[in-house]
Amino acid sequence: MYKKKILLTGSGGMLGSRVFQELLLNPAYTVFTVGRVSRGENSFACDLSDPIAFADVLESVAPDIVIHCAANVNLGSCEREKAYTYGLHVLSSRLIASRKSIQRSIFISTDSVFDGLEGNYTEKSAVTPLNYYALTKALGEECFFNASHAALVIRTNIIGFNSPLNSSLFEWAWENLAAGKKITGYKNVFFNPLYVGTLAKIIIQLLNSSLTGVVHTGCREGLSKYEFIRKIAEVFELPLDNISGSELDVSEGEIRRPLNTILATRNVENLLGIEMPDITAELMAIKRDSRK
Ligand SMILES: NC(=O)C1=CN([C@@H]2O[C@H](COP(=O)(O)OP(=O)(O)OC[C@H]3O[C@@H](n4cnc5c(N)ncnc54)[C@H](OP(=O)(O)O)[C@@H]3O)[C@@H](O)[C@H]2O)C=CC1
Ligand SMILES: Cc1cn([C@H]2C[C@H](O)[C@@H](COP(=O)(O)OP(=O)(O)O[C@H]3O[C@@H](C)C(=O)[C@@H](O)[C@H]3O)O2)c(=O)[nH]c1=O
Repeated sequence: MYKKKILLTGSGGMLGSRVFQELLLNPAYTVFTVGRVSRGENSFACDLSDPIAFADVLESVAPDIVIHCAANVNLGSCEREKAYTYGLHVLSSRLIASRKSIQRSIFISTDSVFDGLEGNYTEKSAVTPLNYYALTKALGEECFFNASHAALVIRTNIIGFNSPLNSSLFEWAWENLAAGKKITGYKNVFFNPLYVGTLAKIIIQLLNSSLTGVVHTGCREGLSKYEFIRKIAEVFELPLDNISGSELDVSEGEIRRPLNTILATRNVENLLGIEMPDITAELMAIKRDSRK
């Protein structure tokens, strides 16, 4: 039986590593990965910001399916290293989207493509990126909207352990609270993140669907980042007293950030016949999986 070849980018990352685990469970696929370093068999070392090098990898693997998780998630670095970030988010996407032999692709995008003035964004809402990370992710999306094959863009916000630099919001809050340090949580920034373990399973379901275009994912309820940090403390039994409320001042700092990026998830729920989990369930799943 012919096994479909899947190429996964970002397989060493917080989300990609979970998608990789899910793909390995499926005997119908031969899984190839690409990252800045090779991770063994069927794994290619390539800087995806270099289109010539990435084109070579696509030629060698000749994938039937591509799941594109790789990104530069350090917003400051995106502002400072624009050419690199453009190559990584846009040129790599253009190569995947224009490759005729690919049958199906998924691009992981972000809730940050919106300006955060309204919240509750649907798939029909217009994108209005505020910073270079968000702009290049939105341009990456465009490539997939114009793809020559069945492409799907998944917008999301994610939480979990094991981001390469241990710098995700969840890890930052958890580590500080576990070390007994005081932190402030933004009361004016709202989102509805999903645990990467949950999203990885949803990605596989969407991969096997015929859906194209764009779909939003997220936990059931939106909450402020202050409320989110308090939920971490509750679930992981860490001191609540070390958390105080603050306001993100959008007029300060080199990077403009959106305030309310809550994504409406009705479409994905209807399509897959599921109800998105609430944030407590997601944090409990992180806690459970981190003990394994
Ligand atoms: N983290 C977040 O808060 C959010 C993330 N997203 C999106 O989710 C996706 C996954 O993010 P997340 O898992 O957190 O990211 P991570 O930083 O954890 O992982 C990103 C991966 O991308 C790969 N990568 C980075 N730069 C390059 C490069 N130049 N060439 C090749 N590979 C590269 C890295 O692989 P290697 O180390 O092997 O080079 C790394 O494993 C991204 O598309 C991101 O935009 C969306 C919303 C929120
Ligand atoms: C939320 C928050 C952050 N911080 C500090 C610490 C934290 O590491 C830093 C950045 O916060 P955040 O991670 O929430 O912000 P940010 O880097 O804007 O996160 C973004 O990341 C990219 C990759 C995405 O795709 C977006 O959707 C979005 O989640 O600000 C606080 O001090 N208090 C807070 O309440």
